[in-house]
Amino acid sequence: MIEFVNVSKQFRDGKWWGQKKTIQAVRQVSLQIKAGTCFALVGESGSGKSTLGNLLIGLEKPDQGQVLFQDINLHEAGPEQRQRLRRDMQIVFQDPYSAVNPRMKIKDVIAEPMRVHLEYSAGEIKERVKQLLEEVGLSEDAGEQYSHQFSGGQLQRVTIARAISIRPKVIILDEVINSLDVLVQVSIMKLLKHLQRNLNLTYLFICHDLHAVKLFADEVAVLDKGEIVDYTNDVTRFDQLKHPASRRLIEAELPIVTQASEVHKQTDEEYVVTKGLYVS
Ligand SMILES: Nc1ncnc2c1ncn2[C@@H]1O[C@H](COP(=O)(O)OP(=O)(O)OP(=O)(O)O)[C@@H](O)[C@H]1O
Repeated sequence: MIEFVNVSKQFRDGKWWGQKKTIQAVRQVSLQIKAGTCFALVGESGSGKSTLGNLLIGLEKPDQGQVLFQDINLHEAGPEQRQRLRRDMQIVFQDPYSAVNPRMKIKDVIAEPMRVHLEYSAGEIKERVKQLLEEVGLSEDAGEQYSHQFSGGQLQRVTIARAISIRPKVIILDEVINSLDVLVQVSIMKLLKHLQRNLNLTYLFICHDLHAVKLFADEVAVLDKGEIVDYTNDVTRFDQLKHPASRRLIEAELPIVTQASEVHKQTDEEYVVTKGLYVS
C-alpha cells in the first residue's frame, strides 16, 4: 500500500554562527506498509517520526527518494491523482483542540471533509454525521455542541469521525493517545482497533509509548536521528531490538511491557495499558 524508498529530508532552521543550521530530519528511510496493517514508528523526541508522517500526507516534500502510495509517487502525482490521494489518506493529531475550529459546531467539523470531497446532499451529510457520531461512541446531541464542551478523549473521537467520514484507506495517527489519560487511551485504542477491522484501514502509528505499540501494531520501526535503526514484525519480541536507541526506549518501559505481553497472549480483545491496569 505504502512505500518509502531511500527518503531523505533536511530543514534549514535558525542561525548557527551567522549561517542557517541544517537539520537532517529523515535520512535514507526505506519501509513498506501492507494494506490493512498497523505500522508503528517509534523513537525519541526529534528522531523524525512526524516528518515521515508529513511526507506521507504530502505536507512535506522529500529532498531525495520517493514516497509511493499504491505505486503512485505522491510528489509527482497530477492534480486529479492528488485530489484522490487527499481523500484516501487522513491524519489525526495529538492535540484535538488545535485540530478543530472552536467556532464550528461538531456536526460541521465532522461534515467538512465530506463537503470538500464528496457530492452529498445536505440530507445525506446529516444522516452520515449521525452514523459517524454513533460509530465513534458519541451521542447525536454531541453534533450540536462546540469543541470547548468536550473532554480531550471525546474530542479525539470527533477528529477520528472526521478522518473516517470520507472512507480513507490510510490514517496517520500522530501521537493520538499521548495527551490523554490512561483509561481514555485504552478506549481510544479500542475504538481505533475496531474501526481498523471494520473499515479495513491501514495505520501509520506514530508513538513513543512502547506498550501501546505492543498491543496495537503489527510491525515497528525505531527511528534515531532520522534513520531507521531497528525493525521487527513481531511486536511481542522487543528483545529482538538491539540498537542502543531501541534499548533506551525499552528500558524506560520494561516492567509494563512485560506485564502487557502476558495479558496480550490471552486474547486479542484484552488491552493492558499501564501500571497493571487491565481493561477488556
Ligand atoms: N518545519 C521544520 N523546520 C525546521 N526543523 C524542523 C521542522 N520540522 C521538523 N524539524 C526538525 O526535524 C527533526 C525531526 O523532527 P520531528 O518532528 O519529525 O521529530 P519527532 O520524532 O516527531 O519528534 P516528537 O516526538 O518530539 O514530535 C527535529 O530536529 C525538528 O526540530
